[in-house]
Amino acid sequence: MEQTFDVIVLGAGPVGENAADRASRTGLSVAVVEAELVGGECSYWACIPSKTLLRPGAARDAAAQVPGVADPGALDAGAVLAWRDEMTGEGDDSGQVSWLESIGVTVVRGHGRLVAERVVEVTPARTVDDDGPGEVHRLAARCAVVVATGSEVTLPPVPGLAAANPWTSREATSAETVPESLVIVGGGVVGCEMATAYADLGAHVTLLARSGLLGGAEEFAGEAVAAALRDAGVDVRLGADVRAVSRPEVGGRVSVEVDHDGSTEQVEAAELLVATGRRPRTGDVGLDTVGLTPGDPLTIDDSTAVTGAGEDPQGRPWLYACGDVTGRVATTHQGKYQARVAGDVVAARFGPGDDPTAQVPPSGTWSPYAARADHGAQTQAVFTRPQVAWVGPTEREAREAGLAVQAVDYDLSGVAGASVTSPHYAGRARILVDTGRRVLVGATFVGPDAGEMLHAATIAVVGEVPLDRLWHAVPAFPTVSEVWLRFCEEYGM
Ligand SMILES: Cc1cc2nc3c(=O)[nH]c(=O)nc-3n(C[C@H](O)[C@H](O)[C@H](O)COP(=O)(O)OP(=O)(O)OC[C@H]3O[C@@H](n4cnc5c(N)ncnc54)[C@H](O)[C@@H]3O)c2cc1C
Ligand SMILES: NC(=O)c1ccc[n+]([C@@H]2O[C@H](COP(=O)([O-])OP(=O)(O)OC[C@H]3O[C@@H](n4cnc5c(N)ncnc54)[C@H](O)[C@@H]3O)[C@@H](O)[C@H]2O)c1
Repeated sequence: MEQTFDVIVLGAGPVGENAADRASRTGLSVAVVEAELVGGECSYWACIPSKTLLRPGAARDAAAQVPGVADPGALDAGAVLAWRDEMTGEGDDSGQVSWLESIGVTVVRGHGRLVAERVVEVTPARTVDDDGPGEVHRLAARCAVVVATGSEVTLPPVPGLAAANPWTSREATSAETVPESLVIVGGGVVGCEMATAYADLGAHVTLLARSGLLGGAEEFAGEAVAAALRDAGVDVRLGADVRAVSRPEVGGRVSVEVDHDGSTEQVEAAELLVATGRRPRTGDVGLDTVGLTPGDPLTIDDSTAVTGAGEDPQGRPWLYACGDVTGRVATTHQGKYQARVAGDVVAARFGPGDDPTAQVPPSGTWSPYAARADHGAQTQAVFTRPQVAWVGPTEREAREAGLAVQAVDYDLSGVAGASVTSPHYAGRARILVDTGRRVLVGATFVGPDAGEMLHAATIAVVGEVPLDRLWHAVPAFPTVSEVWLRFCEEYGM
């Protein structure tokens, strides 16, 4: 069977869904191909379940820190897991499929691979009732293909690790019971969030990190998270080098050999989670058939066109990519931003509107056709306790990029809003000021609900708001946002 659409999107994660939506808005016909669940990793095994697992512990701690509130006690793990299941719809993606269909996007189930320029073959996913693989569909795109196939977990080549059948983030976010003990390898975002969640749920957690925690953030953020995890009973071992793993019995206890503090130790636990990063999922999407290298990230320009994939006779690129598959920042919100750009670019370049500004390479401009915020205004919120949230580069990254910056730090417990939140409030924030232009280029917040404080900073960075104007943005009393006034004062205003 062969069908033709104007646009084919490979992958219906949060990013592919958004690209399909935007591309269809000027009347182009769009099909989206999905191998597993519409909604992708984020909805079923990443953002939504992990944040649901983290929320009860955060709520309990917040209550416990306010005088006069009765001790909320330990979490009811069963109820937490049940809420997580409710939030992920227990793997039922019919709501997301209905939404796509309601906006006129065709959903094709199966694994899609490019077999030539603008041609995709879809191998249907097998179900329990299948006798074998079903009929392969051939889809042709009149205009463009958008690849949004996300990323997949990587396992480091540690002897015995793969054979020990460890958890990855999928198992950690979908577990039906809480193991008595959990050893986590990797001190990045997944490792720190899952250490927090499983300690909340009552597991004895050991976190093995080869350097500090949260390497992508300012150093003081990782230090605050390490201290808080230790206070919560997590055995945090920094500078730990995992040498070997063994699990003699299937489903039995796991033993991790680790070099730490100059000696070799064995860490034993009921379960092992590997959280050592992800790679773009491009190994099996037919990149070789269009002159690209399978396994590599899809390098894009700021219009999200894939570099090296070629153009049509009118000079319009035909292949686009967005989300984790590009190897840029791997977060849902930044991927969806790229998806809005990709969809709008495709709609403008191929749709009836024919907006000429979409044809111009929009490098360096704040245009709807350029993912400009990927450079210097990318955001991330980590839902540990304390939360860590940042926009733009760290101080070190800014200096390495040749920017003349001044870091302005403030202890968040010093503002009145912190004292009325809790007598135990602890947090720290930093802004980075480009001293030449007197504008903000980055900010980091560490503290309770830091993620909710981030967007003011993001607006200041993207808007390139001069500090002299920021001085007139008066934060309400008594909120923690009064730190903005303190930043200005500390800078000498
Ligand atoms: C544990 C965890 C927690 C996270 N928490 C957060 C968070 O709180 N906030 C945040 O912003 N980010 C978070 N992230 C990151 C976030 O999940 C990803 O950035 C996001 O899912 C990327 O979206 P995507 O659409 O690019 O990829 P995915 O969500 O991976 O979706 C890709 C889709 O493509 C499909 N697909 C792949 N190959 C093919 C093919 N050949 N044919 C057809 N379909 C295919 C897949 O089945 C999948 O549905 C988290 C990640 C993890 C692992
Ligand atoms: N709240 C959020 O936005 C959120 C939450 C979870 C995940 N994510 C995204 O998911 C992606 C994957 O997260 P992740 O934590 O798996 O990756 P990561 O890149 O954040 O962290 C991986 C960590 O593992 C360490 N590591 C790598 N190899 C190792 C080895 N052999 N032994 C020991 N440690 C090793 C690295 O040094 C790093 O600290 C990230 O890009 C992140 O942006 C986002």
